[in-house]
Amino acid sequence: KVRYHKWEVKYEYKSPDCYKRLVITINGRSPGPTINAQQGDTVIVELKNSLLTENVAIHWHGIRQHGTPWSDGTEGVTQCPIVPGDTFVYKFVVDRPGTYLYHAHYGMQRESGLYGLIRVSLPDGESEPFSYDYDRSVILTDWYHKSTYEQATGLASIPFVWVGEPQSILIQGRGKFNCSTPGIETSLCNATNPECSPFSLTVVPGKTYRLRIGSLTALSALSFEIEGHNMTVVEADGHNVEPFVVQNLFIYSGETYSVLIKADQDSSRNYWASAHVVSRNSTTPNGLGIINYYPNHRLRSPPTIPPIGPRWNDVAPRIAQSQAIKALKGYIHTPPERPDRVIVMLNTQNRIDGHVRWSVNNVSFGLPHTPYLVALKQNLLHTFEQTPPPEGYDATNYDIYSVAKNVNATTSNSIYHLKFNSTVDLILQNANTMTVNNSETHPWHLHGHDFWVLGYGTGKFNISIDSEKYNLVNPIMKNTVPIHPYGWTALRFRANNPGVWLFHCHIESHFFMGMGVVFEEGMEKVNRLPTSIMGCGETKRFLKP
Ligand SMILES: O=C1O[C@H]([C@@H](O)CO)C(O)=C1O
Repeated sequence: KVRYHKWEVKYEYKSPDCYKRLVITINGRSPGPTINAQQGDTVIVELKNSLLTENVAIHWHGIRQHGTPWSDGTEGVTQCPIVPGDTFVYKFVVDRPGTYLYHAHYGMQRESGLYGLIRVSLPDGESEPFSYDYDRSVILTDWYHKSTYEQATGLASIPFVWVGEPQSILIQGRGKFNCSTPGIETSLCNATNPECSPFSLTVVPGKTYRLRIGSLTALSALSFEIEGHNMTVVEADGHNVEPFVVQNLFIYSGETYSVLIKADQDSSRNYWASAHVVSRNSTTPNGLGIINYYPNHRLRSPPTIPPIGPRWNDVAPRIAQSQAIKALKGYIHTPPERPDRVIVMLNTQNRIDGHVRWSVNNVSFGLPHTPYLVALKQNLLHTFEQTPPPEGYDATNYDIYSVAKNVNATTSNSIYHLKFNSTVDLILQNANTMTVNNSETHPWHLHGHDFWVLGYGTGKFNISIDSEKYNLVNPIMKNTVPIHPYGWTALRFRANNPGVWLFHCHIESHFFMGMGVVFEEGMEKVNRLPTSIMGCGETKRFLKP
């Protein structure tokens, strides 16, 4: 079946957290419409850019784009930006059931509200390995009052201006900023605006709900919980999980989970749903929603104080939850036993030519003006740097626990060429930032593939010791995974998808500051490129005059 969508993307004044600012909408909505499809369907999205003065591109997060690398929606990698007034058609097959996302992939545009959910159901006659009565979903985001332009300009400036902590956490596009905050223009903030009434999920007592939770925060790692209710985790990034029960779910930007919740508590009242920032000493108040027990009023406040959430700097429970996620028996894809290549990626914050940047092995990434997909297909190799990026860093002499000078750090747009069908291990190694005693959490997202998560550890990765402890029995496959402070995360994937694929920190400002790399594989197998992805940089020459 073909699932056809016609979208118009534009700016509108909205008040998602009661404070009025410009929001990017799809057909008038933010979050945008949910794409519902069945495994094997073709999704077509005809996207009109009505942003007036801003380009756009949309990435289908978690969709592998087998045979359609030009539909990945990554500006600078797989396509030219869609200019104002233009219409671009995305067309791709959703080949697996599960919960996925979509969002802008141009500049830092995602955090202006251009995002939504993709829900892929099983083919007729097949059923999930878990049961529930109703299927619901929420997307968690964080929300700034400043425009992405102001933020991007600050990040690129000397002196550096950091974006700071977000003003609000939104649950399904709804939050509540305190309008009596000193200095807030009262005409811009209206606490009774219905646009910022809280998200409310109505449940029927006794029923079980599958709640699909996606995070597309710009910065924040979150802990999500529902007062008085346990959650059983059953799906992660489109893969069935060996079920485990949590009171709070840690979720990083770019991840999706399905949890089962039974409405088995006192039904005379409502309950809080709360999203709380962890891993940063944040000033952002918890995002609150309501779990509404039918037939109470959907917006009736629960009689209790909302849960405060776990301590922001308590890393151990976050690592424990990462390690608890295993593939469900009967749904295990066993990874190849050995890699053909191991790339170790040291994550650092550096100063380069006076700018604060993020780097992998002392190389900070910047997008080229000619998308790699076109450049590689048409042999325009002068459009990006050809010296290959490093395979690792000097682990014996690098202290990940101290502020390093990293005097050799540079910017580059060179890429990794992977042998088609080879098995590649990626070891993400965290380190200290430029602040003493500080190491951050980074969610890394791979386009075009799922990877096996082989293990997490604290400290400096040691290949001979740590690789012996990899989980090769039932590792979960994911497309987004955190590295914890001062820790490492080991991933394995098959380079079996012809095209060019970004691998990057899903924190909007960190990718903007260079935290990413690009992989190429099997370019010779890529079919003729649609000219609709061209028009910028040196791709112009392939368009008829
Ligand atoms: O990239 C970042 O910059 C700031 C800080 O390190 C410097 O202001 C921060 O918290 C980041 O995550």
